[in-house]
Amino acid sequence: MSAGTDPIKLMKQEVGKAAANRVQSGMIVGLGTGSTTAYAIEFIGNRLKSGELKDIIGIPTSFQAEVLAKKHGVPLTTLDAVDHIDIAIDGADEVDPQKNLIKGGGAAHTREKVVDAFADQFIVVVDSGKLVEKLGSTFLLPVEVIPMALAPTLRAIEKLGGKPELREGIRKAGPVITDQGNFVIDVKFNTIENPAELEKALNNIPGVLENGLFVGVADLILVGEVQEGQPVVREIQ
Ligand SMILES: O=C[C@H](O)[C@H](O)[C@H](O)COP(=O)(O)O
Repeated sequence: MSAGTDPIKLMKQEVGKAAANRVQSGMIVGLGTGSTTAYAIEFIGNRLKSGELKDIIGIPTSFQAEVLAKKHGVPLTTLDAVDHIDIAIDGADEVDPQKNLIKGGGAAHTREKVVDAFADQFIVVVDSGKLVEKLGSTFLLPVEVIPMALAPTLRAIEKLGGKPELREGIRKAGPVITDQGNFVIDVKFNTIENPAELEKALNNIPGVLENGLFVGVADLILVGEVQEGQPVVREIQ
């Protein structure tokens, strides 16, 4: 997959490569979802093919990650077959200065949270446009809900001060269906003052499976930036 000359794609490619270079032989690797992680999966596959990496096994966070891993020759397993994950690499939709995240732009946040939180080290790969002072300022917060609970869940989210809307498919009539067979509600909050509290309050609504707030989960953020016309990677520890 070539990034061409698009600066955002070039940043994603560079940051994906930087994350893939942190994987060492013998590791169990959480494979995230989205356009940035796709580059990391491709580079891990390239390193395996060249013989530079050996004995890697991946845990996919979505159907998309599974398909990409197979395409690039990264062997896969499931969580019930391992007792730890060494490293997880995943994208994000927003990152705040405390390394808290909004995820779920690709409706994969439920499985991502399981894999990313379970990993010994969780590396986030983003382009610089994802950095925000406060979560919720540029991106709606995704919440996965069980279909039969849609109506009461929408009301409960409004009571928490959010403006919810059911995510609709693109080139598919009707709602987006997650890998678990559920709906996603995207919620507008007028910036999120206390992400930890909101994460718990949303997950406490009966019918909510998981929301896209990742609080205190990320260990390292790799940020793709363009400096003097060249893509570079900055680390936020
Ligand atoms: O559900 C999708 C994930 O949380 C993605 O990791 C997130 O949306 C970032 O994706 P991208 O790298 O394509 O911006």
